[in-house]
Amino acid sequence: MAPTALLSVSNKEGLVPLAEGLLEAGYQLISSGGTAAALKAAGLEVTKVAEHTGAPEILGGRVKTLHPRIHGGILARRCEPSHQADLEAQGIAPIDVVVVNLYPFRETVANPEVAFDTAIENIDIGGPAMVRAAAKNHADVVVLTSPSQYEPFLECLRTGAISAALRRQLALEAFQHTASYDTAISSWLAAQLAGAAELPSAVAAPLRLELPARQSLRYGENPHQQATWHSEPAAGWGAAVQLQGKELSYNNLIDLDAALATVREFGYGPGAQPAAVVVKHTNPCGVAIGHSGAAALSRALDADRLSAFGGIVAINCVVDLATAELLTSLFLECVVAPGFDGPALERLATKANLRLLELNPAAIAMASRRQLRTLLGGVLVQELDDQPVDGAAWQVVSERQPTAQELDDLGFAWKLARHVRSNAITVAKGGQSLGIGAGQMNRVGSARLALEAAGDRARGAVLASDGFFPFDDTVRLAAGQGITAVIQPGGSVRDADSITACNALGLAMVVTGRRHFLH
Ligand SMILES: NC(=O)c1ncn([C@@H]2O[C@H](COP(=O)(O)O)[C@@H](O)[C@H]2O)c1NC=O
Repeated sequence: MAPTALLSVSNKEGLVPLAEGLLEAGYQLISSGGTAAALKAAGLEVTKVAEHTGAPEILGGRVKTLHPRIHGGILARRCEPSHQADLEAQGIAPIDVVVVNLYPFRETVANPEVAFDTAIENIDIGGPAMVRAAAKNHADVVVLTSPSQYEPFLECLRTGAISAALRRQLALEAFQHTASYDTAISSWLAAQLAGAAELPSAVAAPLRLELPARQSLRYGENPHQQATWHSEPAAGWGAAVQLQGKELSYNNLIDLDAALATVREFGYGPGAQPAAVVVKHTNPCGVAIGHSGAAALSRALDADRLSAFGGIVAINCVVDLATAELLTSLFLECVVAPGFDGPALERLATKANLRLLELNPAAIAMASRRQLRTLLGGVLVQELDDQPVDGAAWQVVSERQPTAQELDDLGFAWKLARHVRSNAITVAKGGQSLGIGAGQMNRVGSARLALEAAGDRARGAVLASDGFFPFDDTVRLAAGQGITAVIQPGGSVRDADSITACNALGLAMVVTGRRHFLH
């Protein structure tokens, strides 16, 4: 009996040459409706599945190949006498090669306007059943799931090199293919159920991630740690284009992400108030707005020149020559911006190692708002803390009202505080950070660092705290250094102590009612 190949493909690319190769090698072909039509149109001999099974395709194609004559033919073990006896008793012919690619579900739901029912109809049922059956019985059956496998397979067929190892490798690829297909369906359905929110609230669905490897990294946080970067291909950092510079490192990416999140507080791309951020070890060390990108960058660098050395920079507008000149005036690791103009690129090329990344605002908007963090043996998932600051909910709790200038400064300092590791204290004035205290185990410790960095510049500046003041020590310290207004979430059992201190020392205090820890 001639060996049999079953072909049932949505993507007809490469189908005809594959079928010709199979026919040349002596196979007879069976195909579902559309595939058989394509083969007949090419003048090739093929039997329709419906003729082979004696059962017509029904339910508009929902049932085509789901039949014992198909699945018996694929799943029967050749070395198992009882299986062979079953085939004989039922008059079922074995199927030796299965070529299937699935309904284009991912492509269908990539269109955000797609109707729910259209997406559902594009969930392939019979295809995965055949792929899984063939992969399970790879000891006797070859399974092909992608046109890219056809040519190498034909080469092996011609040379008689279809080994057990090859069949096993193809089975692995087949199971990876169906697993990834099911992940796409369940992720889409979870998003539909959750409405706009990406996180199912009450009943958390199991987390399934399908992120292609974007690039292997030289190493992880340290040279003895291996690392790779996985990313959605067209969203967020996956869409970033590296225009020049050394290979990106693991730490560069983490710092770039922190810098980008901070600069986005001021908008990103056309129409945004120009802003620049310098990050070191995930914390901003200089942040400023300005009338131009160059002005903002110059002020961000001035905020803390010592820390800026070797920094990671994010700018929220197109980098021009003036900005590029500042960027080349000191050693920096990376720069991300929505764009770089020609003269800027020419100037930046003089610093060949400096990594330049162009990331457009549309790609940022497409990125998931889920934030993942690993624990030993598990993952924590939360929404990003990226909602715009809502000043309407703020309350002045001190006797003195903040001036309009102080209110502006408090808004600026507050925007930064959530991008600094807790306990976070920021000191700012006139749209420029002056001192940032990060990651201390007590709040007043972070305040000391921020005020020390600000030095004399703290006089007349404001101070923000990402969490409430547990004691009045931070307010007293701040007042002693010349801070005139503070902003904090409020909610401590000792809030009254801090408010009393503000009143006694003439400070204005605003409470936001919202905490912004960053761990
Ligand atoms: N329902 C079935 O029995 C069934 N059998 C095969 N398919 C799919 O139908 C497609 C091929 O259809 P056609 O040959 O009619 O163009 C393939 O993507 C294949 O995976 C099916 N479709 C959906 O489940």
